[in-house]
Amino acid sequence: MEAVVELKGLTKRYGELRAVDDVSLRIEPGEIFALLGPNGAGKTTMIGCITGLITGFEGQVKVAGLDVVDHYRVTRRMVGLVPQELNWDAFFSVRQVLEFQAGYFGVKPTRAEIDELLDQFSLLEKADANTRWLSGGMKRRLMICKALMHDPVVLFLDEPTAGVDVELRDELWGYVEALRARGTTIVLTTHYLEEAEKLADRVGIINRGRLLRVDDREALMEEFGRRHVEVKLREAPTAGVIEALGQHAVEVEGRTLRLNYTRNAGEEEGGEEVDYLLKTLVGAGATILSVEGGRSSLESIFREVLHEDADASSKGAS
Ligand SMILES: Nc1ncnc2c1ncn2[C@@H]1O[C@H](COP(=O)(O)OP(=O)(O)OP(=O)(O)O)[C@@H](O)[C@H]1O
Repeated sequence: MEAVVELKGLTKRYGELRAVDDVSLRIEPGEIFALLGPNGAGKTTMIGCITGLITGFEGQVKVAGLDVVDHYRVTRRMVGLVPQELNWDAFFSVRQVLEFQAGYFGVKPTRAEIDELLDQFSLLEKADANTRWLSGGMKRRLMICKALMHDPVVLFLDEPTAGVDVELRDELWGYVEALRARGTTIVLTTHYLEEAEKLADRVGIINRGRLLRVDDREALMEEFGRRHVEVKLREAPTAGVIEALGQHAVEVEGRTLRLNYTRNAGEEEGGEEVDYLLKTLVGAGATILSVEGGRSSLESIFREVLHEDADASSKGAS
């Protein structure tokens, strides 16, 4: 099947900086692809090269099989972009914003078609309201409607939930899932592993312009589904306690024990291992002062991926 987006050796330089560095990637029809990377990784630049906002790159970018440089007008119409910042004039009504956008792409939706789109995003009753009076969530939904006006084959969402509260984030995730159900191919950029975990079929990890990994979400989550639990005791554990913990990889530092474990596929938490640790400690008569748990942060995942990358390149060089 033809890829919706295909990058071959995409490189974008700003002076000495390679904001995107030799990236090759295929986005398949109907998938949600998350581009995961820290600030300045090159996500927005990469999207800009695909959506026609950024030119002067090396390598090849195709949308639906067409080169975005040679077929600029056609490919620009096939992509929709929801940028990070609000992008309309605050004096217009919701309907006017959409009509202007349609005009920009030379499409002439009927009033009923605009109403239908607004209805899908629960904005119909605000159709004639000034955009200034929309809530934050409504504004973000209007941005998505705007990007959908010309019926793109692929929709790019640049950090759709940056800086929004948990409730609004969940709401936006719901809309993204609804779009996928309609069959829209979606590429989203995010800092948050959780967002990629929740929404994406596949995840690409980008850092310093380089695409370090591309994996199915499940494979990535399995590999990085690491958790830890830290137990603080009143007294340092005795040799007997440490022996009882046996095979379990428990790190002991003074009165603190740390167990690193991998979340099993399909399980929410560690289950057995944490249970075993705590029961063993209690069984050995240790007094537990506190128990804290967490999972590998995105930062630690990046460190790990970067480490692997550095190891691989040093081996390649030797
Ligand atoms: N027009 C420009 N001129 C010079 N450097 C730029 C320009 N645009 C981006 N950069 C640099 O390119 C790198 C990648 O930036 P980009 O905005 O693509 O990252 P990002 O992953 O989208 O980051 P964020 O998550 O913060 O939005 C950064 O170092 C940035 O400073």
